[in-house]
Amino acid sequence: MTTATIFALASAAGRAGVAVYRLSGPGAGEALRRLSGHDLPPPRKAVRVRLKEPDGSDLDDGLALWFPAPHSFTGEDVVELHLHGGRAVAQALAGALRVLGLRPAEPGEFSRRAFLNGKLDLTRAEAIADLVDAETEAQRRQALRQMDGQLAWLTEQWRSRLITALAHLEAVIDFSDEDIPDHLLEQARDEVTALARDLERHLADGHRGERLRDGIHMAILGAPNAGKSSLLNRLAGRDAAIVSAQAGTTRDVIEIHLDLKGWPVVLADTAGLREAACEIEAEGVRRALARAEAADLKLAVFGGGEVDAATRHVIDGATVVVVNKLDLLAGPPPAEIDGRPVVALSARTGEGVERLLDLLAGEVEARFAVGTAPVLTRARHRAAVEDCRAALGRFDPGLGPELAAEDLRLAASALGRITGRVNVDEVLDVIFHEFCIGK
Ligand SMILES: Nc1nc2c(ncn2[C@@H]2O[C@H](COP(=O)(O)OP(=O)(O)OP(=O)(O)O)[C@@H](O)[C@H]2O)c(=O)[nH]1
Ligand SMILES: [K+]
Ligand SMILES: [Mg+2]
Repeated sequence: MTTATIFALASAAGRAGVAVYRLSGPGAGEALRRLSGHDLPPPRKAVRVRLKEPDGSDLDDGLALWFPAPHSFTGEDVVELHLHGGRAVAQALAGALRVLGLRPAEPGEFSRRAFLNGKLDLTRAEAIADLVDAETEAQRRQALRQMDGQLAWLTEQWRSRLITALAHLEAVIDFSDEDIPDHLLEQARDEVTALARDLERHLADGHRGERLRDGIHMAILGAPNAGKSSLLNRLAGRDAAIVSAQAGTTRDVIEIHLDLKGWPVVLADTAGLREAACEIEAEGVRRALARAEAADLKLAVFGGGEVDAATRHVIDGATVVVVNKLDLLAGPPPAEIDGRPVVALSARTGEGVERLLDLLAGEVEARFAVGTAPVLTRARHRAAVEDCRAALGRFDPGLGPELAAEDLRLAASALGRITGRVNVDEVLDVIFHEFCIGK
């Protein structure tokens, strides 16, 4: 049993008006008594405290809250300290807590304890991490839905349907020597078919949940000097990529994160597409094409009046066509290229860029704001649902009710991994280590 009492800064590090520290474990109450020189305050009430170092010298003045187990975030005794935010205070407090036998928390250790103490299922623990990391509206809303239990609820629903089917099968197994009641087998079969169809529907969500969590990938493609890097910088609002009049400036893929009207986007600038002049540039072009392949949306950029074959080649249904250098065009820009409407703009002056943003947001909405909100937000969830579906695919009562029951048990256990209901030691490390310290 782990009984270490841990502590961490729960708010962001650095200078701040207030910093929140969290202590959790059996020694949390005693640590507060020792630091404050007073008895524990009433539960869940903020009280003013003057904290002292173990040698009696002043440490800081602040607020303390006492959350006795099990009514705390971790389910253990928890103390929250609101002190002045600064490095010296943080160091003094850490020093004092170490002397009192506490140790700094590892990344995600508070949430891990909360999970182990039954305060959170895994999907809700993940949702907390996602909410903290959320950079856009769409990510925030998705994390909140998961925190409210959308995925946990659905998973439990599926599991209980499986358990029902399993009960029908087990009834058949009990009957084995007598007349096999066909209707029970039929019922189990129907339940499994309906459930498999439901899983299928959620698996066919276009990976929207994962995409929203990680960012929707867009790649800028075009001939050298079309102004791809200039456009990336314009959209980023900073000089993220080198721009020059020399063709073949960009070689590596350069990524920026963008909040596109509430949607999280990872936008990639790439090397200009052409017959490469050297090995390095050839590698750049290879990477550009790989990015094009993997992107959710592509921006095909043409510089001025030139419509080159290599760029035309990447245009498909998931491409927004851009004619750049509008400020240099003598005549009107083409209305369309290869059947796709054209957004004409100038990365230099900014003209037309707002229209491009509107169009991109529209494309994202058409792809991501469709149907019901996705519930699978991580590859881990998808893998578990796929395993469940595979087990259901093997399900065949014709091969005997015992084998069929085993497939249902495997299917239920795959689902149990999502919320952490089933033994999941090996996944815990992976999940909680991506958390930051203090969560
Ligand atoms: N007049 C004008 N010049 C532009 C515009 N956009 C880019 N340029 C110029 O075009 C040249 C090439 O721009 P880059 O952004 O480096 O082009 P690129 O497509 O990234 O080029 P590579 O990385 O070499 O493939 C630079 O001299 C830019 O200043 C524009 O809208 N108007
Ligand atoms: K260039
Ligand atoms: Mg470039």
